[in-house]
Amino acid sequence: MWCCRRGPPHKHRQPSRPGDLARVHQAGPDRARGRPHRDTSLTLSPSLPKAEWQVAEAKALVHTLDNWSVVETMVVPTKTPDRKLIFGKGTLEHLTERIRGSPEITAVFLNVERMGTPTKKELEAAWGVQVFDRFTVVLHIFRCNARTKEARLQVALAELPLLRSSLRNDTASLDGRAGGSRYIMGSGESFVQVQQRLFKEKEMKIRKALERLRKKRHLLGTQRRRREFPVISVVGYTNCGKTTLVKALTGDAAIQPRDQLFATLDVTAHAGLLPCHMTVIYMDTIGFLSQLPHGLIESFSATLQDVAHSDLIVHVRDVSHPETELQKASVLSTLRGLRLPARLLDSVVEVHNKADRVPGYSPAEPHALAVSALLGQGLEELKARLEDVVLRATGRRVLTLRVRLAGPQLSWLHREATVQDVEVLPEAGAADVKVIMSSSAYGKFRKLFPG
Ligand SMILES: Nc1nc2c(ncn2[C@@H]2O[C@H](COP(=O)(O)OP(=O)(O)OP(=O)(O)O)[C@@H](O)[C@H]2O)c(=O)[nH]1
Ligand SMILES: [Mg+2]
Repeated sequence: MWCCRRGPPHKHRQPSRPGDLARVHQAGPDRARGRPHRDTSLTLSPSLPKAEWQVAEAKALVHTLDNWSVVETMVVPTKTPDRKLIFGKGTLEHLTERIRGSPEITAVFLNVERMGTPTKKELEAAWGVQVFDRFTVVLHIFRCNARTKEARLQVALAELPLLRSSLRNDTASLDGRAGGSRYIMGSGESFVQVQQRLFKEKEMKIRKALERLRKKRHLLGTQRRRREFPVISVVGYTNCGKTTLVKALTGDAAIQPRDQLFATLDVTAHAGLLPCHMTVIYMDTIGFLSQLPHGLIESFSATLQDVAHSDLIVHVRDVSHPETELQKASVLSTLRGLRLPARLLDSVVEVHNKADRVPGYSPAEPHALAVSALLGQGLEELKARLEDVVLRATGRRVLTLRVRLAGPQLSWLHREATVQDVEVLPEAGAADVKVIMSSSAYGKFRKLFPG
C-alpha cells in the first residue's frame, strides 16, 4: 500500500519524540532528510488469514494521518512476529530493492502490533527510511487527538515503554562504544540507573494524577446515580458516528464530531430527554479498533470502566462500512473482555447508523434500528425504544399519585422523580400526579409521606 502525504503539517503535531511520526521530517535516516514537504510511505500488512480486514484497517489508520492517502496495497508474508527480522530473507530482499529503488518513499508503515527497537533499527538501516508499527501510528493519532488532561496523561503513560526501550537501545550502543556502563560523577549511579529512576518517578507522577482524576470522575458518577438519572453508554467501532448520535439525541451544540479515527478519547456525559420527559445521561465513549495495541488498551480501559456502571448500552454500527460485520464482532468481543454484568450485555440496543448512505437500507437483525444520526432520521423511534428499555432496566415505573397541594409532596416529586403530568382537583385541594420513579424513590416517598 502506498501512501502519499502532501500539505502543511498537522496543527496538533508536537515536537519530535521517539516514535513521533514528525521525526520523518526532522531526523529520519538518509533519504527522509531534505524532503520535508513530500512524504510518501509504503504500508506493509502481514498475510494473515484476515489480511483483507487488516489492510482495510491499516488504510483507515493511515488515512487518519493528516493528508496521507493510500495508493497501493501490499500484503507480504511474515515470520512469527517475535522474530527479530519480521520477514524471510527473500521477502526482505525484494522489499529492500523496491524501497531503495523508489526515491519517493520516505517512510514505511509496517502493520504489525509492535516492533522491537533492534528490528526497527535493522529495517531502517536496510531500507534507509523510517519504519513505524501499529503502536506508534495509533499512539500518534491518540497524541494528536488528546484534548483533556486525562487523555493526555493516558497517552503519556502509554508512550513510556516506547521511551524506555528507545533509551535502552541508545544507551546500549553508547555503552558499547565507551566499553561498559558509565557512572555519573559523585552520584554513585550509572547513566542508565539515573534514567530508569527518572522514568519510574515520571510514571508514578502520571499514575497519581490519573488516580486523582478518576476519583473525581467516580464521585461525579456517584452523584449522578444518587440523582437517579439513568445512564446510557454509547459504544461502537471508531468513526461509526457515536458522537454524532449523542449530539442528535441531546441537541448539545458543544459536541463536535469529526471524520477521524479516535476523534473521541474521553468518556463524556451529555444530558438528553426521552419522550416521557425523563432525563437520561448519554456517555460518549472512545471508539474500538480490532487489535488495538495492548499498551494502549491498558491505558484507556479505565475510561471504558464507566460503561460497566451504566444502565444500558447502545451499540452504534456504521452500516455503510464494507467491514461492518467484522467491526461488530470486534466490538462485541471487546465488550465481553470488559467483563460487564450479564444484564447489560443481554440488553444491548443495536443502532444501524449512516443508513442514509445505503439506499433502501433495512436491518437484517430483528431488533436493530436503522438511523441517520447526521440527518436526524429514525431518532424518534430510537428514543421510544430507549425509553422502553431504560424503564425496564432501571426498575422504573409510571405511577399516578394523589398528593395534597398544601404539602411538600409535589415539590418533592419534581425534585426526585420525573413528573409527566399534573391534574389539579381544586375541590379536594389535591392533584393527581403522573410520575416515573424507581422503586427506591417510591419507597422513600411512602416513608416520608405515609398514607
Ligand atoms: N452520512 C452520514 N455520516 C455520518 C452519520 N453519522 C456520523 N457521520 C459522519 O461520520 C464521521 C464520524 O462521526 P463521529 O460522530 O465523530 O464518529 P465517532 O464514532 O464518534 O468517532 P470516534 O470518536 O473517532 O470513534 C463524521 O464525519 C460524521 O459526520 C450518518 O448518519 N450519516
Ligand atoms: Mg467520537
